Amino acid sequence: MSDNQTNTSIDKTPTTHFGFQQVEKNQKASMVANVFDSVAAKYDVMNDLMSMGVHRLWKRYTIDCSGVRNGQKVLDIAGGTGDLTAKFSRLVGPKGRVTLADINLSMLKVGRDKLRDRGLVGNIDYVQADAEALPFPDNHFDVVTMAFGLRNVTEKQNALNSIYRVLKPGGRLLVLEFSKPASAQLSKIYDMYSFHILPKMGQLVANDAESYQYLAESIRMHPDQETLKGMFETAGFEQCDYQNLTGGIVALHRGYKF
Ligand SMILES: C[S@@+](CC[C@H](N)C(=O)[O-])C[C@H]1O[C@@H](n2cnc3c(N)ncnc32)[C@H](O)[C@@H]1O
Repeated sequence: MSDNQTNTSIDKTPTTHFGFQQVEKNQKASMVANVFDSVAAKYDVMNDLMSMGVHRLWKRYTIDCSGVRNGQKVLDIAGGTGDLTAKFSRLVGPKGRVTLADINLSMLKVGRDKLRDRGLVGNIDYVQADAEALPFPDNHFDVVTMAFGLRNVTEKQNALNSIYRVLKPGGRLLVLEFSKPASAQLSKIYDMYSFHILPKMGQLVANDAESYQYLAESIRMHPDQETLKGMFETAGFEQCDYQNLTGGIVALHRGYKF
């Protein structure tokens, strides 16, 4: 199925996917909100457990590829508990600004508390925002990042268009997201892990198997590397490329606005 995997059912109600379920488009955002309300408090612990800490390396690599410099303006959309924001805050320094934006207040609050506890104050703004309709001026940010957020968005192309609008000419977008493993063998092992072990881990640690079942399903429904690259180009991004990380389990897509 192509991206946005949007269908129209017989009664013409526009539908989309929520994991493997087909749901009415206008229901998806609140279903995603329930997932992140439920996992917010245990989100960081689960990330470390599920990825055996490897998500830190994926995020470190994203920072390295971002080219963020002192004094710049950065938007970390779907920033959740703020792992990228924390690193950007140090990189942009007191003359720069980082906006940690997320649609979900529970995730934003966990992120804000964590960053304040680490003494990261003064150059971070916290904004509740939908990636599909960003409440920022045109040509505003030097760099936008979105880590593990895009697959949860109802209309992914709208989000990419909106990000394009708020980037300055010369600015870049980096999307770090689960993707399609490059080898069939890795896919098999990964499926086994995702559908058999992950929900059990979610049940044990966060008392919530369903959200982690959604996680596994939403990854399978996300556009593959080439499809997402095409969506970047449709939004207007140039010099688009991607790099597979951990055999394509995750991909880092990059595009520039000129
Ligand atoms: C898996 S978490 C990723 C958090 C963080 N970026 C990280 O890498 O740890 C996905 C985040 O996307 C947010 N999200 C989902 N839909 C969104 C939307 N339409 N606009 C903005 N954020 C959204 C969720 O609330 C959640 O915090």
